[in-house]
Amino acid sequence: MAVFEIKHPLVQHKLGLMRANGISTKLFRELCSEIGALLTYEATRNLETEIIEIDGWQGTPVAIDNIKGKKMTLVPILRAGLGMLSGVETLFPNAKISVVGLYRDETTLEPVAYFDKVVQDVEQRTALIVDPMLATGGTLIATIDLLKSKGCTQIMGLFLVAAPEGIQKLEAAHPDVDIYVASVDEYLNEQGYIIPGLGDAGDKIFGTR
Ligand SMILES: O=P(O)(O)OC[C@H]1O[C@H](OP(=O)(O)OP(=O)(O)O)[C@H](O)[C@@H]1O
Ligand SMILES: O=c1cc[nH]c(=O)[nH]1
Ligand SMILES: [Mg+2]
Repeated sequence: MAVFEIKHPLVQHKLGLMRANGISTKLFRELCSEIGALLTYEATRNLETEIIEIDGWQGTPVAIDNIKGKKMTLVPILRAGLGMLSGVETLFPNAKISVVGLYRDETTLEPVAYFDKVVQDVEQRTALIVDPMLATGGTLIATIDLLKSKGCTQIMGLFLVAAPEGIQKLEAAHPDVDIYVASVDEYLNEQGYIIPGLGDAGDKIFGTR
């Protein structure tokens, strides 16, 4: 398993702005989406391409690069994943989307699954999981378990902030899954919040705090 912490100045600047106390819903949402797009750009830089021939503007054949082989499915984890999805979608406007819904029980911190609509041919696609927070890792591991149970074998994840504890748990459960994060933060507090983190990302994106 590889953890790619994207140190690009645009990513780091935008993430820094998201950490401010009292940030507006509008700004938090915008930044979440923008970093989602930037992480997607990094996560897809090694996609294989092949040369194909098309008719060019003069009506004569022209060779172009085309993304090869397996296609993607974007997997936003409800709710907070929707905040990043809008940015991720800008780079994959035609991607099929597999929505999964899980929330973390506030007392036990265990994930509770309540929805899934995974594309039928998921076994032929690379799944790109999208969620702003990787805390204990429980939600991510349950999502990967679900995708693998449906035959998916190629899985990557995009997160704004990850806790070392969650990364360690992921490595033990699913060492084949690479993740791209804007920051690996310091630790999880007793309530399961990432420190310094962003607070409750879902509440900030949806204005429910
Ligand atoms: O790594 P974990 O400890 O499992 O925690 C991470 C999960 O917690 C948050 O969702 P939350 O449960 O707050 O649901 P929401 O998106 O509906 O707010 C976050 O968006 C992740 O899905
Ligand atoms: O810090 C955290 C941990 C889990 N979920 C969040 O939204 N924030
Ligand atoms: Mg939440």
